[in-house]
Amino acid sequence: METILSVNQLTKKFGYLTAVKDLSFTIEKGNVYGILGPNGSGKSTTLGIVLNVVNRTSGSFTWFNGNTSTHEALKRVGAIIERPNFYPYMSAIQNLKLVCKIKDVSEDKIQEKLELVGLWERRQSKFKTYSLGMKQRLAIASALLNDPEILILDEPTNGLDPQGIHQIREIIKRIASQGTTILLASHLLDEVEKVCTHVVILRKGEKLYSGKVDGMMASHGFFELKADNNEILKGLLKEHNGFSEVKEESGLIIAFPKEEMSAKDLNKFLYEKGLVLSHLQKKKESLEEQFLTITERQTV
Ligand SMILES: Nc1ncnc2c1ncn2[C@@H]1O[C@H](COP(=O)(O)OP(=O)(O)OP(=O)(O)O)[C@@H](O)[C@H]1O
Repeated sequence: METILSVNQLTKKFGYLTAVKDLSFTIEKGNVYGILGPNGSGKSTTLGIVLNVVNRTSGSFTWFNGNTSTHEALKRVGAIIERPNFYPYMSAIQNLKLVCKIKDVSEDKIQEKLELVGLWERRQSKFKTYSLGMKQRLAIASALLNDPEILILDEPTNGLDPQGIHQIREIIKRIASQGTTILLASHLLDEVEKVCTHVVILRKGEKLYSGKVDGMMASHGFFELKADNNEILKGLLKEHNGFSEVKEESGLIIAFPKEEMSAKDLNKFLYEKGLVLSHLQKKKESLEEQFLTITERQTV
C-alpha cells in the first residue's frame, strides 16, 4: 500500500473552540475517502490544514510518506475547497489556458479533462453562462490539469439539482476508476455510501469511526428486549460484558453487541440467569441509522 497522506493527532483550536481534536487517519493510494460529518464537525478545517491554508494548533500531517516538503507535495494534489471561481467573460477553454499558465503545465491536457467532465461541447461558452453544476465540473477539470495523484473536494454537490448531483458523482467515480485517489468532505451519508470506499466520520472535530464503508454497514446490529423487571435485565446485560452499550428507550431495552451474537444465545444466557424475556428482537441498522446512532450516541 502506498500512503498518500498521513494525519497524526491533529488539533485545531479557534480561541476556545476546538474545531478538530486529536484526529488521525491515513489515505492510501487508489481509494475514495469520505470525511463525513454534520455541519461544523471540522471537515473543512481538516482539509484546510492538510492543504496549508489553515494553521494547525498541534499534531502533524505528512504527504507521500514525508519524502517531500508540503509545498512540493501540494503540486501533486488537486483541490477544490471553495466555490468555483473563474473569469466570467472568458470561455472554459480560455479559463483553463490561463490555469495552465499559472500552474506551469502544458495545455495538451485541456481537451481530455473537458471531455472527462462532459464540457468539451460547451468549451467556447462563457463561464458566466454555465449552470452551477457546469461550473463545478469546470473546477474539477481545472484541478485535474496537472494529473494530480489525489483530488480533494469539499462538499462537491452542495447546491446542485438532482441531475447535477448525479453528474458530479459519476465524474468522481470515473476519475477514481482511472487510479486517482479521492478525498471528499460531505455531510451526506447517502453521498459517501454511493461514492466512497472508505470513510472517516467526524463529530465536533473528533473521529467516531474510520474504515471501509462496507465495514460500517456490517455492524453487529442491536437487540430490543423487554422483561417484567427491566432493571434486573439491564444488570444482567452489563454483567454479560458482550455489549458496548445498553440503554432504555420507551420501556424497551436496547443493547449493542460488541461482536456477532445470536438472539438464541442471548436468550439462553438470560434464561440460565433466571430471567424470562417478554420481548426479544435482533435488528440490523441501515447505514443511515448507524450514522445517526454514532453521531447521537457520543452526545451522552
Ligand atoms: N476561521 C474560523 N474562526 C473561528 N471558528 C471557525 C473558523 N473556521 C471554522 N470555525 C469553526 O470550527 C468548527 C468546524 O468548522 P468546519 O467548517 O471545519 O466544519 P465543517 O464540518 O466543514 O462544516 P461545514 O460543512 O458547515 O463547513 C465550526 O464550529 C466553525 O464555526
